[in-house]
Amino acid sequence: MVRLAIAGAAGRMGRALVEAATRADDMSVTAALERSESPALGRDAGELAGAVRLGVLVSDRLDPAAFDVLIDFTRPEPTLGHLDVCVRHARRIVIGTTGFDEAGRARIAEAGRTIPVVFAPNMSVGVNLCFKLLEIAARTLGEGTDVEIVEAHHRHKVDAPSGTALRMGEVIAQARGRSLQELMLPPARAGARPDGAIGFAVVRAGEIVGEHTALFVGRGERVEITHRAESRATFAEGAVRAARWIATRDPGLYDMQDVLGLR
Ligand SMILES: NC(=O)C1=CN([C@@H]2O[C@H](COP(=O)(O)OP(=O)(O)OC[C@H]3O[C@@H](n4cnc5c(N)ncnc54)[C@H](O)[C@@H]3O)[C@@H](O)[C@H]2O)C=CC1
Ligand SMILES: O=C(O)C1=N[C@H](C(=O)O)C[C@H](O)C1
Repeated sequence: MVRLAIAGAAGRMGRALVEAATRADDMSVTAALERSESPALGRDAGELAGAVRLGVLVSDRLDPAAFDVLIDFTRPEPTLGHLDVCVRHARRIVIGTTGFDEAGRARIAEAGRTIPVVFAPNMSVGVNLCFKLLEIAARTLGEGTDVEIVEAHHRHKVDAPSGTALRMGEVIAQARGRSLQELMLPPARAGARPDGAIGFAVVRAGEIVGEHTALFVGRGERVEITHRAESRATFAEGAVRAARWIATRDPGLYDMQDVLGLR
């Protein structure tokens, strides 16, 4: 049995994660974490998620003795704090949080030298399949094709472009032998489009769960690769799968391509 701690247990993803974990026979939620001002502190994590009562109360203290794998979908700053606890106490971590700056990403990579870490901006099988399709599309269609990545999310999302959209851009840039920093156009821009650039467009509205389209627009034809998440269960089930996978791995920095055997 893998003992899971869920950080951000009262959040949109936290509740979906608790629910997904209670459906897995080999997982047990043994800790649920929230920020110290959260009104959810002291509540049963299972009931909060609309699942069965677990007897696990939401707490603002991460007890390293209480879990084997931490699943963290919060914000960059708290995630990095939880990561430090995992490093100090040799615990495993699955990070779904997005919006890290370069220094944050470097800290996660460094942690992967001593503990097993899965870090992925999107845990759904479908999006990870799309990353492979993008690689083929970018290589086949070449630099002469304009690329625009369009993403749409709920009105509460704080980071933009989404972590998934940025990863799509990285995959396409790498397939062209370049880095995303070299090719990325900012979401709001005026003027003619430079050749070979990768553009981003962002929609924030209502309760859209998460939609991503990469447009490859060439002369006389257009290829669109689209993923639409219809429920957060797809991300949560992916994260639980990642927790199961990482429970027996050596230290390293992994992503969902590793978990799904797509590397
Ligand atoms: N990798 C993936 O597949 C996915 C990633 N995400 C990412 O997950 C993150 C969370 O998304 P949502 O659940 O929609 O946000 P949310 O705002 O609903 O939930 C975040 C939760 O974290 C809690 N939190 C904040 N500081 C904390 C702390 N110090 N300790 C413990 N908990 C703390 C908040 O109180 C909140 O309940 C975002 O970065 C989002 O982009 C979201 C969906 C899928
Ligand atoms: O904040 C969200 O909701 C989501 N965030 C992730 C991202 O930034 O890519 C993944 C998913 O699209 C939902």
